[in-house]
Amino acid sequence: MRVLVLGAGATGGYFGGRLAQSGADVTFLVRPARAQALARDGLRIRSPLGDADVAVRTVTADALAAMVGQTPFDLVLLSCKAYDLASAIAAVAPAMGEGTTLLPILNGLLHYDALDARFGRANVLGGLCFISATLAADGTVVHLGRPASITFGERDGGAGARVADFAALCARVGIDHRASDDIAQAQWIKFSFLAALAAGTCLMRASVGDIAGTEGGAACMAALHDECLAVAAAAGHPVPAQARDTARAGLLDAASDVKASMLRDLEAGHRVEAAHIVGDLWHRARDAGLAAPLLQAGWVHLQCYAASRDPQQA
Ligand SMILES: NC(=O)C1=CN([C@@H]2O[C@H](COP(=O)(O)OP(=O)(O)OC[C@H]3O[C@@H](n4cnc5c(N)ncnc54)[C@H](OP(=O)(O)O)[C@@H]3O)[C@@H](O)[C@H]2O)C=CC1
Ligand SMILES: CC(C)(CO)C(=O)C(=O)O
Repeated sequence: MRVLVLGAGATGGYFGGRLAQSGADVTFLVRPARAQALARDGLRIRSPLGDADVAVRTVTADALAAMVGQTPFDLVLLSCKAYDLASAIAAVAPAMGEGTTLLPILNGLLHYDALDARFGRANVLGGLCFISATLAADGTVVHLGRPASITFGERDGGAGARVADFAALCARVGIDHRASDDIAQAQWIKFSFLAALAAGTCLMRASVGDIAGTEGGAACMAALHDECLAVAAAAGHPVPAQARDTARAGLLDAASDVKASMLRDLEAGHRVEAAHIVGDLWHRARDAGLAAPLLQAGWVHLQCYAASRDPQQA
C-alpha cells in the first residue's frame, strides 16, 4: 500500500513515522521548510512506546503531480489542523486519482463537508486518532502518554477492502488501530469527549487532574460533558453507556495530567481549532434548541483568545 501523509506535525509525524520506521511505502507531503528540516535531521520521534530516528521521503506540493504520474498513491492520510484545511485540500488534490482514498484524522467533523465537495464522499473514509503529541521547536515529534491509536471506517457502514488493507498495514507495522463498522458513532464518542476536554481545560487553563482537585471542578466537567453528550444524542448518535462512562472517568480523573491539545496550542500562543471543535458543537446545541451554557462559555473564551492573538483570524 502506497501512503501519502499530509503534514509531518504531531499526529502525521507520529503515525507516518511509525509506518516509515517499519519500512512501509510512505511519503510526507510537507511545506519547503519542513522538507528541508526532515532532509537534514530525519524524522525524530520521542515516545514512551519507543524512540525512533527515521530517514523519510518527502515531497512538496509543486513536485507532487510529477511523483503521482510515476506511481499513484492508494491512501492519503490527512493530518493538518482544521484552519489549514483549504491549503491542505489544494496540496493533496493531485494525489487523489481513481482508486485513491483519503483518510482524515483531524479532530471534529466539519471538515467532511469540504472534503466530500472536493473529492467525493465515496473517496473519503471516516477517521480519528487518540494520542497526546506535540511538535517540539526543533521538529521532534514528542508523544506524551501512552495511547496512540487510529480508528477508521467506511462512513456508510460495513467493511470494505480499503479499510481491511489499511488495517492490515497498521497491524504489520504495530500501530494500534480499530477498523470500525460504525465510524460515525466512534466519531461522536470522540467529539463529545474532546469538546468537553478542550472547552474545560482551556476555560480553566488547567489539566483534568487540577480541575478535578478544585471545589466544584468535577461537577463542572461532568455538566460540560453532559451538554456535549446531549448534542451527540440530538445528532442521532447517542453515546453508549460504556463509552460515556469511560469518557467521564477520563474527564474527572484527579490523578490525570491530561490537557487537550488545544490547551497546549493556546499555552504556546498558537492558533487554535476553536471554531472547528468547541464552536461547532455549541452551534449544533443551539440549532437543536439545547441549553449548553458551559460550552458557550468555552466558545466565548476561545474567541476572545483568538481575537487577542490575531484580530484578523478571530
Ligand atoms: N496533537 C495531538 O495530540 C492531537 C491532535 N489531533 C488532531 O489532529 C489534527 C492535526 O493536529 P496536529 O498533528 O497536532 O497538528 P500539527 O500542527 O502538529 O501538524 C499539522 C501539520 O500539517 C502541516 N500542514 C498544514 N497544511 C499543510 C499544507 N498545505 N501542506 C503541507 N503541510 C501542511 C503543518 O505544516 P507546517 O509546519 O508547515 O505548518 C503541520 O506540520 C488536528 O485536527 C488535531 O486536533 C487529534 C488527536 C491528538
Ligand atoms: C482527547 C485527545 C487527547 C485524544 O487524542 C485529543 O484528541 C486532543 O487533545 O486533541
